[in-house]
Amino acid sequence: MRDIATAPVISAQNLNLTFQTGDGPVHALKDVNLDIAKGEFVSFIGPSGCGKTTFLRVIADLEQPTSGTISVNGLSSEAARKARAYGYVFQAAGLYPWRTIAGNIKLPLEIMGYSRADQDSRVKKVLELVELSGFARKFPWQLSGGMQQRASIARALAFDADILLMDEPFGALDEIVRDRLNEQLLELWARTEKTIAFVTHSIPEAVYLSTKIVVMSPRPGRISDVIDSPLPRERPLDIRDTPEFIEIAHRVREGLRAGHLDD
Ligand SMILES: Nc1ncnc2c1ncn2[C@@H]1O[C@H](COP(=O)(O)OP(=O)(O)OP(=O)(O)O)[C@@H](O)[C@H]1O
Repeated sequence: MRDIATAPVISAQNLNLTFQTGDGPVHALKDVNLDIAKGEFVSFIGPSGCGKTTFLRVIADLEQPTSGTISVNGLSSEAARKARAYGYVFQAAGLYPWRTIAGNIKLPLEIMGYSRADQDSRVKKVLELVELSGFARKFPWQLSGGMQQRASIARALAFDADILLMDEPFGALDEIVRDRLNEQLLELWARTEKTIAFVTHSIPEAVYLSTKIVVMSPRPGRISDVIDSPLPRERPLDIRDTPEFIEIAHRVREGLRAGHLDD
């Protein structure tokens, strides 16, 4: 038995997932072994179709592995889902246009049967966390794309799960907005001590955000490199100009290239 304090929050052992399609089997994940410790910020990077989203969906019990095991907070993925162990942030903010920002954040809480008072205090708290306090009564279309994405992060934080699963949440935003959201996400991570699994296509984003970078390669989707970042947890944006940062980015790029050569 592993000690609870040091046991990984997410653990994948020999995970395989093959989709049966009309065109034959698709090996979305092959022999994936990965431990994520409490409080880590782990980015998954790799070309389209290498299984990044599939891996997050396995963690979230939205896909079932063909073989191997996944545990989340020491539980099966099904038990972890039922225990609301994580919040999930998608690429598109996915806010309902006819609900206010507060109404969108409340929706899952309403469905789960939280009291009105609890809903209100949770909405207030998470809007503060994502710096949208003044926008509770606005509708999504009254907010910029970056603000909408922050609202969707607030919604994922509302039931106070320890784990945040984020699938390319900033992919559709321009660079400046993305930089600002990256900084805010790191601040939020430092304040809340969440464990974050984050999918991205951007090398600088992965290196800037992560304590661990998981490089994946396609056909079949597998892990080709795992890089434990030596960068300090406190990271101003200009850390991206340092030799340490550039060196890690270089290693990620090499890993991505090696994956392509296997094609
Ligand atoms: N439900 C499904 N049925 C059949 N094939 C699927 C299904 N979901 C994903 N796939 C296939 O599995 C592979 C991995 O897909 P996945 O979406 O996990 O990749 P990804 O790395 O997240 O890609 P992207 O960066 O484009 O989002 C792809 O070849 C995809 O077409």
